[in-house]
Amino acid sequence: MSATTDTVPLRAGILPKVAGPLSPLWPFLLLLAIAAAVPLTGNAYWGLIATRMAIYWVLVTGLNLIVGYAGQLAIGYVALLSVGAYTTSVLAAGNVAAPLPAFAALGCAGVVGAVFGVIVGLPALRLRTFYFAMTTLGFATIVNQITLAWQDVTGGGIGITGPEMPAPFDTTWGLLYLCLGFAVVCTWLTANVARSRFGRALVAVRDAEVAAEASGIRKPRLLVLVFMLAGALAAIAGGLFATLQTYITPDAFTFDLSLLFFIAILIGGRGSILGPLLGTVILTLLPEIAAPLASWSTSLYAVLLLVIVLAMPGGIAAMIDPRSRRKLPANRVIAPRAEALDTLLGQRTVPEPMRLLGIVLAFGGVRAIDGVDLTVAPGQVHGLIGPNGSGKTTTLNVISGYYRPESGGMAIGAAPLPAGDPEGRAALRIARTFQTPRLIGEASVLENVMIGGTVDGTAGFAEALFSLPRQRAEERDLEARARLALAAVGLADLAGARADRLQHSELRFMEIARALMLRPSFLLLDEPAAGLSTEEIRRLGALVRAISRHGTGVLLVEHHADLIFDICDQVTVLNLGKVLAAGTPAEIRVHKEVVSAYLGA
Ligand SMILES: Nc1ncnc2c1ncn2[C@@H]1O[C@H](COP(=O)(O)OP(=O)(O)OP(=O)(O)O)[C@@H](O)[C@H]1O
Repeated sequence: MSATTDTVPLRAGILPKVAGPLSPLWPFLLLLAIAAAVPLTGNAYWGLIATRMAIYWVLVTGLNLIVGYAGQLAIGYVALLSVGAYTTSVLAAGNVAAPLPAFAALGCAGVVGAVFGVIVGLPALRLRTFYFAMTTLGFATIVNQITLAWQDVTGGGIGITGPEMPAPFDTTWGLLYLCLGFAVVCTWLTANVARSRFGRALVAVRDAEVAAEASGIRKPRLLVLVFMLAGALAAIAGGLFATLQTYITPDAFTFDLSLLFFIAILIGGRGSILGPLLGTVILTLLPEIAAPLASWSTSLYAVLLLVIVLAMPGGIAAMIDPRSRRKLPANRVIAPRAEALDTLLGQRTVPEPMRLLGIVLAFGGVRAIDGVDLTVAPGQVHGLIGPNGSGKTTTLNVISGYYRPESGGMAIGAAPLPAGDPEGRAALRIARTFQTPRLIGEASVLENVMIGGTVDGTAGFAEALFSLPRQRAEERDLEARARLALAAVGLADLAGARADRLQHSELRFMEIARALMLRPSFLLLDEPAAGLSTEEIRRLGALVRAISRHGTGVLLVEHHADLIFDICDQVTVLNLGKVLAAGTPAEIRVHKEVVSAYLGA
């Protein structure tokens, strides 16, 4: 089979652009203007607060990608602030080699932070939720103990002098502007990642891991890159923190501080840049405003967290997200436009048939599939039907690499289809939908669909970080293709809506649009008509036929017998994991055993 990577002519989307992570820009500019105007007050104390806020934000920008976007509970991030602060201070003080200039020491801290960021993050590849959170806390304790014990270098409990920045950054206001500069750059960098295919992939891994895998997203590589970036930014924040403090001891890196970073993102809201920024501002200002209650600050955080979780579960971001409030058109209908498929799927090399031979898979004592043979021909719709529990979804899961069969073989033409490796299926242009739609509720419909095209991205992480031309061009192409896919399935008008505001039937069509982004050679549909109205099922049938006419081989698992008999070229009937019958719809409709086991009289 040849992968269909031919480029197709794309036309620009007809709808307004969907908001990026920095839109609208004005709240960021307003906050920056306020912080930059602090020197006008002449109040050095407020200068200190504003500088601290900017430094915390530098750390939170990176951590936000981990916690807010990837959904990893990294609670002990103060450890990386500490690593950065000590690396910068030790190198600038010349405790291990000749003293380095402050900026060089800060650069080294960034590199050290990137390495430690990966070390802290690695457990996330195996551990989930609180188990991972515990490892980050453990790491924070280890770092704290090392800084205490390694007296020759770190000064132990007595501490070490922080680095001094060169002029003009050696004054209160100079340092403020330097930190604001870092904050702006970090905001820009992380927003670039967030709006790239890497950012969407992070959110997909968080909310719809199997759909992410089916789209070719490899979680380990993605997380390592992001942990590296977040580690570097946290360590740079640490270097700036040591400069601001002028003198650091292990006591400066408290658990409260770690909690502040984490809660800033939690109350800010997931998958947002502005929310966590506001969260950081609030949590930095809170102890100052409630100065008389300083000893209650931890309790204040806890109360605030409770209030926010109860009052606005989506955090500040959800509250200020206009997509949550904008009314969606009432009585909307899904009207697929098959002509959009001409541009989207284009002229492609027709793949060779996909064959399954003698596939066997048992779960414990249950033989879910027991010697299944199946051929999906390109340009045809192949129905896979059978009673509940007969092995239909398991067959799809074997084809899409989630399960490894115990015996039997799979091939596309003469090329064997390797068992396992669900992330590798996207590159082979095998796309699928799921029995229960897998969506990223907080992302727009357009972004959900764009995830389906992740595998076609060639621009690297660094190109995304700096928003280089190739990255921007790919994003434009991807967006144009996603709009075409949405037009093809009849959801063009909902591109900008949050996916969790869609109706069930719309989600089913959205999943098909996401699958179409692969320009699939084979499309596996798992009960796409479940929950659809009669008219929607009719439109779905026409859409599936149109897709197959463009050369795609469709494997359709369905319980709606009428749909199967209307649109399928071939039908295979499973019963208790075995093929009960296979043939044309006309043959199956009158097959005695099929009628008695499944169709009924
Ligand atoms: N992960 C699993 N662990 C254990 N048993 C499983 C697993 N997945 C499926 N099974 C079992 O394998 C058999 C086939 O299940 P499968 O979901 O493939 O059936 P199906 O034909 O898709 O059914 P339905 O129409 O209800 O979706 C069932 O007996 C089911 O209980």
